[in-house]
Amino acid sequence: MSTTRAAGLVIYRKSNEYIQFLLLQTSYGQHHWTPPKGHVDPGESDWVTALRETKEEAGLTENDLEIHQDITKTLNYAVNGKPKAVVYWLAKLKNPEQKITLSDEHQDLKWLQLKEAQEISGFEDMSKLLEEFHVKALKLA
Ligand SMILES: Nc1ncnc2c1ncn2[C@@H]1O[C@H](COP(=O)(O)OP(=O)(O)OP(=O)(O)OP(=O)(O)OC[C@H]2O[C@@H](n3cnc4c(N)ncnc43)[C@H](O)[C@@H]2O)[C@@H](O)[C@H]1O
Repeated sequence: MSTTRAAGLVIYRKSNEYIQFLLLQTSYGQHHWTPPKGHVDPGESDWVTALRETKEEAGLTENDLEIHQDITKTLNYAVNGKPKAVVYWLAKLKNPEQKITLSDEHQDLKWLQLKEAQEISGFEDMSKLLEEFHVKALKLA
């Protein structure tokens, strides 16, 4: 069975010395919370997908972000019985005050510190990813 690929960015900002992660709530399905990401189009690289989806879903361009290309992790899980692989890169929002512009695919957004981000994202592997990225972000911020 072929694997569905998706790619996105785990975006953080520094606010009052704390690291906060950006999570978006889907306007469909179970209204789950996720970093900006989406399906890789045919012929598209994971990297280009991550940038395109971040622009579409959060209104942020590559210029707004410091993307840590060497800090990346792939989550593998099944959606409706079909394997899915989602590659994420860690990215810092340069201007912590910058406004996030949602698309129709999402109905809400939150900037959350590690614990709350882990709780709201609701999956063990995402929780681990956030923990690992948090350690890196603390060193970089
Ligand atoms: N139920 C629905 N009703 C109507 N339209 C829908 C729909 N689902 C998708 N769409 C359409 O698909 C488009 C999304 O396309 P894209 O924006 O291109 O793709 P995506 O973010 O990868 O989509 P999705 O939200 O489905 O992915 P996720 O893996 O987080 O989530 C997929 C599933 O995996 C679960 N999941 C997420 N992370 C997981 C993890 N780490 N482990 C296990 N399960 C996880 C989620 O809870 C969710 O159930 C939307 O425009 C929408 O129109």
